[in-house]
Amino acid sequence: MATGGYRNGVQKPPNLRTSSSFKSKLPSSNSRRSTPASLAAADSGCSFIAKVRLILERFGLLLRILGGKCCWGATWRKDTSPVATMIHVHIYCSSWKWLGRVRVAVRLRPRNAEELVADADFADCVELQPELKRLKLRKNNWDSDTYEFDEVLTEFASQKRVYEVVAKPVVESVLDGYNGTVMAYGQTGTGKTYTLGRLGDEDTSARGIMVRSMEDILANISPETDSISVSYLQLENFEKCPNSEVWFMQLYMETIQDLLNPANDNISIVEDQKTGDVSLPGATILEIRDQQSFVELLRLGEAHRIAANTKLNTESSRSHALLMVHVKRSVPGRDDEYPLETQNRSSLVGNLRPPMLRKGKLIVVDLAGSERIHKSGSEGHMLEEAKSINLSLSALGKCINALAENSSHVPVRDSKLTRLLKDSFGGTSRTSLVVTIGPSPRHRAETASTILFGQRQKVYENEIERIRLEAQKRVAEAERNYVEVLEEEKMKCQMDYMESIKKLEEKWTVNQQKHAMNGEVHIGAVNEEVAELKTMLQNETRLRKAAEEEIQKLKTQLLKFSKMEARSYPDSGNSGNPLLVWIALLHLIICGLEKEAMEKEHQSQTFMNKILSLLESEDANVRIHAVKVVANLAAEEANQEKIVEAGGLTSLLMLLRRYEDETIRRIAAGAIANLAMNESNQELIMAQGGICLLAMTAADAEDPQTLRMVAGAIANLCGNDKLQTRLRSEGGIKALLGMVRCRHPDVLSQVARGIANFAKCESRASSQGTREGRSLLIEDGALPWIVQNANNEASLIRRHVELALCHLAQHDMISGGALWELVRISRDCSREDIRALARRTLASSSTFQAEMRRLRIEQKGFRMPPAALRELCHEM
Ligand SMILES: Nc1ncnc2c1ncn2[C@@H]1O[C@H](COP(=O)(O)OP(=O)(O)OP(=O)(O)O)[C@@H](O)[C@H]1O
Repeated sequence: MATGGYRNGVQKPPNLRTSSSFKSKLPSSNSRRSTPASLAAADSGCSFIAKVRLILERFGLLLRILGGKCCWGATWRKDTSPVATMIHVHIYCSSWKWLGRVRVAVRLRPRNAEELVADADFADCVELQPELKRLKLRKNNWDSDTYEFDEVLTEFASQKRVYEVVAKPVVESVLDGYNGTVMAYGQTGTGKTYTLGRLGDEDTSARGIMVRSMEDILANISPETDSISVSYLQLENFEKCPNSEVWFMQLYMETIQDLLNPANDNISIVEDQKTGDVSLPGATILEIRDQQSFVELLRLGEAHRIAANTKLNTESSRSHALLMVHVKRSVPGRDDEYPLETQNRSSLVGNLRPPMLRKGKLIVVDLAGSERIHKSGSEGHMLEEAKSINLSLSALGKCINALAENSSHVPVRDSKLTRLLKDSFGGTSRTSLVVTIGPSPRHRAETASTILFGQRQKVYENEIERIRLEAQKRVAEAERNYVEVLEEEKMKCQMDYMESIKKLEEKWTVNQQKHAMNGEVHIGAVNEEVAELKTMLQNETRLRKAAEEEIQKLKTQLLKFSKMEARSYPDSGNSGNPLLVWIALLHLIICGLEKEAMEKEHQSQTFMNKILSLLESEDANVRIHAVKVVANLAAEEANQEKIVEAGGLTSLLMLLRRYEDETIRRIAAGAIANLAMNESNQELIMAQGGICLLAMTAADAEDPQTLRMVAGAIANLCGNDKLQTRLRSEGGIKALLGMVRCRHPDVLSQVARGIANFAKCESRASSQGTREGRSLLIEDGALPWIVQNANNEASLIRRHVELALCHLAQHDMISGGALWELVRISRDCSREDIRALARRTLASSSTFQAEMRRLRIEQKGFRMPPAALRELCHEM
């Protein structure tokens, strides 16, 4: 996320740097009402959008814009979607250490059998650094975004460890008489139930948080004096059709169902006004005596959950399951827990003090699948369903956010889920959230939207842009109509004016003729006549001015009248919408947006210039930070043009030339690699002598990560057809091949990619007839490495090399020595397109065909022994 700030190299979303900016982005239930205070807040520096939003709310205009397609109400509501809120929570929570009342961990599920096959050639979409409590979300070959969590649990984390870091502190506080909540949140199939609900019947090490919590609680209570009771509930959103004839009138209901007695599906929540305790009259509460009875109860609840969901034709991932454990313990109290008069007595008296009753409640929540909430962008029926399902998650997100901010007010009223959790959110209670994610690169988007705030921000910006364009179109239309009316009015005025002038002229001519006929040249009379005409003309001009002013006045009055009408019918939908109010508001919005965009553009240009100037700073630390920021910006395509325009590419190349620090050199090379993804930048890099600088760095750098970046940059340049000859003549291929001395797989993979890119261009040039003769790659000695690595065990390297080989062989650029590898690739390569390319290559070359006939190579089952392969390569 290029806009993100750095803290020790770790990104944080820009608007989450401080809690106040976070607050301003997260709409609380209060902020949606336009109180005088919030208006004042809007006036004192909130964004333009916030101001317009408040204006709209003030007018009560949650109405459709003109044609009714886009609705401001929906747009603003989007901001409060659970995605937004939950993501805010993740990132926000992740940017703080133990937040007192909330702790957030992320857990990665191992690849499942299907992913092991389907994603065999691809890396996971995330990379975890558990010791640094960091998670890297891959963006591309070069770059990733890094996030911090309170705990990062890899695919190898045992259930025991997960329990210890996520739930144990909460269970301990429950045993001390406090309330606590443990929740799991993530996409379906990422392991929420595995983390919370595994029973571990056959393998005790697989027991999940629920079973382990109960074990800990049972081990710490005394059966004679203490008690444990349990309820197991499901919070379901289901579709209800109150009137079967009116088929579209579905309602989505939030209901609480007893999983220990499923017939009981309308449980209400009661809150003790004095103590604030939440209770659920009617819910089954069972005493737990031992672990076995608890496991049986969980089994029963799970069976009922499955049955209930099957009956309603829903999936488990659509409901939230809540296990509530009430613990009552009788313990000797601490001194400060007794009335003052008994506190200072002797220890003998102290021993006679009655025991204290400690009541704690643990709630374990298996939340609905997070992909449900991502569907809130869908339309119609799905949108309604998603909105309803989202309600509780959205409300939950807001509450967790309030807890994370240590806010005195936690907005629990908004949903049943949060009302249920109310007394576990207050005061001293603790909350632990485990975010479960899957490794598959195919689900990167889902995973990203779970952990990546910028993604949502982008969607939000796109939405604003879409609405802006739509609004602009409609305003233009309305303006056209308005201009037509005005034009007519103006024409009428002009006609009247011309008419008057014409009349005056006629009168003048008649008078002239009259005087001429009379033969009397009476100067005095003529002068009088002229003066009269002048006055008449002046009067006409005044009248015209007055008429124009009148039109203007009428227009203003019409606007005022329309506004008043809008106030009188705030909820009247399309019928009560005066066009002019909309036009005025939309004008306001567009002007504001344009102004904001221009300001932003200006700010970003200033920022860019400033950052680039810091690359020259005398302070090495400043230089390092500046180059990090530039590299980070260069990762976003949208920024690349600005960087190059502002001279950033030249500065980065200068940093390579003026080598002084490995970190700077590594990061600068990474930034150049990112810029080198763009074709026009590739030419600039070459023009500014970039290949020589990269080759120089390739020759003397030792750090594999620096070499990876340099190899990546050259590999990108290798993919440009126009630069082939120059790249080779300036030592690009030799530099690439020289880097294989570092055996790091990341470096080798970039080298292989560069070779494949170059071979592809050569092959293309040959087939287009733009070049002839031996391959430049082979002339520079790439072949032995290619053949050696055609069967490299790292799939990414292998795939690139296989591709290179096929391209080179296609045009007989190498002799029959490639035959064995091509035969193998045509059979064994995991990618169908490369297999097909190899088959085509073999079939289309008469040399290969003849060689195959001579060696009697069958179509199937041939495998060249490595020794023979080396020998053959040597022969070539
Ligand atoms: N950490 C893990 N180690 C091994 N297997 C796992 C792990 N996490 C999940 N799995 C397996 O992945 C599959 C899906 O897990 P699970 O049912 O817990 O996902 P879920 O998020 O609860 O899905 P849903 O929302 O649909 O209920 C299961 O087969 C489970 O055994």
